[in-house]
This record gives sequence, C-alpha cells and structure tokens, in this order.
Amino acid sequence: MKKIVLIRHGQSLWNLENRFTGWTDVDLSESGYLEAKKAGEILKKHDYNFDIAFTSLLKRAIKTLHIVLEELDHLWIPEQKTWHLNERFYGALQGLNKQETADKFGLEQVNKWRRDPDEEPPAITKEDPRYPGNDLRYQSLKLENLPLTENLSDTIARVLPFWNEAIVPAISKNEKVIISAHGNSLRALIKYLDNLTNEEVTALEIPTGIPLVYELDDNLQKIRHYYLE
Ligand SMILES: O=C(O)[C@H](O)COP(=O)(O)O
Repeated sequence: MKKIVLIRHGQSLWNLENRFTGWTDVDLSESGYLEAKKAGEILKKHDYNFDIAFTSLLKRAIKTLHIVLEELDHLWIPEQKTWHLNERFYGALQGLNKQETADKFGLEQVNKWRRDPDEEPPAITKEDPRYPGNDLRYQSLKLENLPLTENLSDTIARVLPFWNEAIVPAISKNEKVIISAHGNSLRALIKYLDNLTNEEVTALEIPTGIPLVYELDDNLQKIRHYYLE
C-alpha cells in the first residue's frame, strides 16, 4: 500500500479578502501561516516523513510546503515546482471580489464560473498585465500553454500529464510524496483519483491547510482517503 499526502495551501490574503486569485502570486495570511504550521505539527504527530515534494510556482503553496517541511525537519528533501500544479487560471475574474462579482452577474453565473467544469470564466487578452506571458517564471512555457482563462477541465488537462509523468514514477519507486497545491489543481487530481463525475466534483470543497492522505494500491488505485487531525 502506498500513501501520498495532498495539502491545499493555508489561507491566502486574497482568500481572506474573498477575491478570485488564480495565478496571482499572493502571500499567505497570518492564519494561513498558522494553518500550515499546524499541518506540519499534525504530520509530525502521526510520524509522517517524505522523500520528495511537488508544488506549484505560486508562493502560497511553496511557503505552505516549506512551513510543513520545517516542522518535520525535512527542508532538505528534493522538491519540484511546476506550473502544472498552479491554481486554475481565473481569467478576467482574477482580482475581483467574489461577492461583488455575484452582485453584478448573479450568484448562479458566479457559481458556474467557480464550479462548472466546462464553464470558462471571461478571458483576459494578451495585452492584459495579468497575462502569464509577462511573468518571468513562465518564460519557458510554450505559447499554447499560457492560459487566457481556464475551466476545471482545462486544469485537469495540465495536472494529469504531470501526475503521470512526474508523480506516478516517484510513487512507483516507493518514494513518499507530498503535494502542496491549490483548491482547483487538487480538485482536478482528486476528480481523477476518486473517479468523480462532473456533478460530484462540483460539490467537492477542499479546506485550506489540512493534510489529506490518499492510500493507493500497487496499481495506484485509491483504497481510501482521509484528512489528518
Ligand atoms: O483562485 C481562487 O480564487 C481560489 O484559490 C479558489 O477559488 P474558488 O473556490 O472560487 O475556485
């Protein structure tokens, strides 16, 4: 039996302000730091240790990972950072307040943008300062990989290749893996691991900063999953 740990970053400043974040690189809030520290303490209490870590290119996930690893005295393990694990790119919604957007466009539309796997939020243009092509960290990406908007299906389409090409080989070598990522990149992965329908994934909410364990069999099929307390 193999075990992996997934963790959504601790509360970010824009989670606190209730703003669409996506690829905006906002920091953890004070509570977010504490959540990450507590996650590390919980993992330590349960005697978890890791051989390799995977995270996104966004500081809220990277810092969460580092705070957790610091608690475990495991800052030395190799880590791979990748845009594939970034939060869903929220297009022109990035930066807007979720409540104000619901007041303007209606809650039904906002819920669709947030949770319907096939509904794309309004796109930005390449001239928009939020275009990832303007950001150094994405300079090695192919043009077609730089999103203008993404729905969950688009996010799944970039998370799964990384799962198969980088994370599966590590798990198969019996390496103990921790993945620190985001609400929607983790929803993408969990949809796959739990074989969820579109309707089921719509209802899936992942709390910030709580370690989520997946037990997998030798074929990497899920046996069970649970949050650690
Ligand atoms: O990018 C964001 O705004 C959040 O991290 C996830 O937001 P959601 O719950 O609205 O998808």
